[in-house]
Amino acid sequence: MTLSHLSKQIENKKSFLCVGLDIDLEKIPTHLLQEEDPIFAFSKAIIEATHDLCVAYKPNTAFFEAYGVKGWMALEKTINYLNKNYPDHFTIADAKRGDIGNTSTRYAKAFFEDLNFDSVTIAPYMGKDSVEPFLEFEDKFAILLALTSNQGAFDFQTKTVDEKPLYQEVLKTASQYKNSDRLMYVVGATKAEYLKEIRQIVPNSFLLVPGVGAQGGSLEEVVTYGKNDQVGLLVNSSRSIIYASNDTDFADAARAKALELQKQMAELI
Ligand SMILES: O=C(O)c1cc(=O)[nH]c(=O)n1[C@@H]1O[C@H](COP(=O)(O)O)[C@@H](O)[C@H]1O
Repeated sequence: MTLSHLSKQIENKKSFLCVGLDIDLEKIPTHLLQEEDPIFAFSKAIIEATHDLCVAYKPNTAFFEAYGVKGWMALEKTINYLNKNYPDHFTIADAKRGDIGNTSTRYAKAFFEDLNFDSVTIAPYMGKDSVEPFLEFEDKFAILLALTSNQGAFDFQTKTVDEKPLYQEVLKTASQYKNSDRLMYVVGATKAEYLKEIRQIVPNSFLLVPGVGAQGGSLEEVVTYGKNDQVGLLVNSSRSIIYASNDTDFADAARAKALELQKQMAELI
């Protein structure tokens, strides 16, 4: 997908919502456990209930990998279902990969060629040669962790290196990588106040902002500090939407929660 297509979807839908597919068999409604593939049955129902309200889906691969081959097959079915039925939605494989160059190339092929995701999340710790292989694919994007939503972000990301916080160094350095126009960055909604200075470093990049909902981030603050002229934000919420109910009404409850967020977004942009 191109960035202009993604921005157009945001404009048309008045939504920059990304629905996170963090599917846990212990949390989904028990009646679905009788299905042949409960993970895919759940993700399909969530997609059907929310697709007109969001512009992106983010399956977190950990939740699929946890179930071994069956989980990976459910991930494949989910991305195939999205690509076939909702090709205008931006898809994110939340896999947080990154390794020496030749290994990163294999990861990139796995997510961009075999599974045909639009993007994959990656960790910046191993630097340029671990990131650039992901940037070689046309109309595909690597989403680099900059300032994450969790408490552990303060262990390294905010520590001073060369007189500035490490996450700022990540943003500045990565912006110089080859094909850096194919980079997006993760900034946690729980750290919305940092978005002001982050926007000075990467004014035009898309930011994936998780942490609204279960982690308590403020959508309003994210928009105040993080929005650019094209909106430039994808705000993810997973548990607050997909587990809004664990009964037979789970899809309606997920839709209601997604609609609530979409309405707030429409007002804020
Ligand atoms: O890369 C991510 O998506 C991510 C980065 C981050 O800093 N914080 C964060 O929560 N995430 C992911 O975003 C999702 C948040 O889920 P909820 O807290 O349930 O909305 C999970 O899949 C996390 O792995």
